[in-house]
Amino acid sequence: MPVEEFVAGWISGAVGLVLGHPFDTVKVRLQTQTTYRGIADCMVRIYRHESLLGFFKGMSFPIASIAVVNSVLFGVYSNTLLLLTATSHQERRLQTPSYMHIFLAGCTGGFLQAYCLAPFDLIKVRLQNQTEPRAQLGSPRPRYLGPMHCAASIFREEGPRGLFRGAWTLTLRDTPTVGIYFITYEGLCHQYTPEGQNPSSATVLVAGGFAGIASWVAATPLDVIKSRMQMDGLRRKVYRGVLDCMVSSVRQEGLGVFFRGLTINSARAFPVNAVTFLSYEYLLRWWG
Ligand SMILES: CN(C)C(=N)NCCC[C@H](N)C(=O)O
Repeated sequence: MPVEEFVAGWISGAVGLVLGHPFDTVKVRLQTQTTYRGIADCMVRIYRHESLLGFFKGMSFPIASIAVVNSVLFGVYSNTLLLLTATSHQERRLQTPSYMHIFLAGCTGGFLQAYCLAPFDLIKVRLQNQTEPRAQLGSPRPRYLGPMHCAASIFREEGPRGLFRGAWTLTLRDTPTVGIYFITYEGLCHQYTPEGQNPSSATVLVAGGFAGIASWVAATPLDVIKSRMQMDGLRRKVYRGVLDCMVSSVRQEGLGVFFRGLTINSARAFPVNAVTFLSYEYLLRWWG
């Protein structure tokens, strides 16, 4: 089993993650809190009350977990394609796999990464939603003091299953949309690259960026529900399940609720996935 794809997936994911985390914090706040009037209001209030550091809340765990999550995503994708088409990453440039095979391999990668991602994503979302400024003498103490404290508190207060709160919605979100992610990427690269050649850096950047936007546009409705399910149970349990969360969110806020955070999600998705795919392709070419 080629391991290069796993390592390339890890490094490229970390580059994208640091770049996109501030956007991600704004998105999570907009999806789960109703006090902000829009992207600009949310950014200004985070900056005023929590300083620049407020945008980076909850980043340490995703950085630590990206090694597992992104290497599973890219490693499983590439190795599933190898299984389905008997071609390596390099050979696939000469012999493009069918879109059905790319979609199936993407869905497999998305499904498996969702389970690795679930507890880390939950802790990230809980920390991003803490609006308290950094601990100062006399200021209110946030509920969670850091990622380890957050994990231990969830385990103690909500049981071991609590760490997988929202995992089912995350799987529903990621399985088809990661299929869309890879189809868009491979499709655009194929379209704009002469037969048998490697895509240019510009092509990889644009194809990666649009793959991010297309997949996140499709993922946003379930992303909102996932974030709400993850915040549920913090004080008291509000939703009886995924369907109940969807129905009560629509009843209270209208259909527009499914598009909360869409603009910021798309603005984040382009640069994050452009650099993710660029570093992924370059690392694989470098390792030959
Ligand atoms: C729509 N979804 C769930 C995806 N396209 N997932 C693939 C990885 C995305 C990248 N790490 C990012 O954070 O944008």
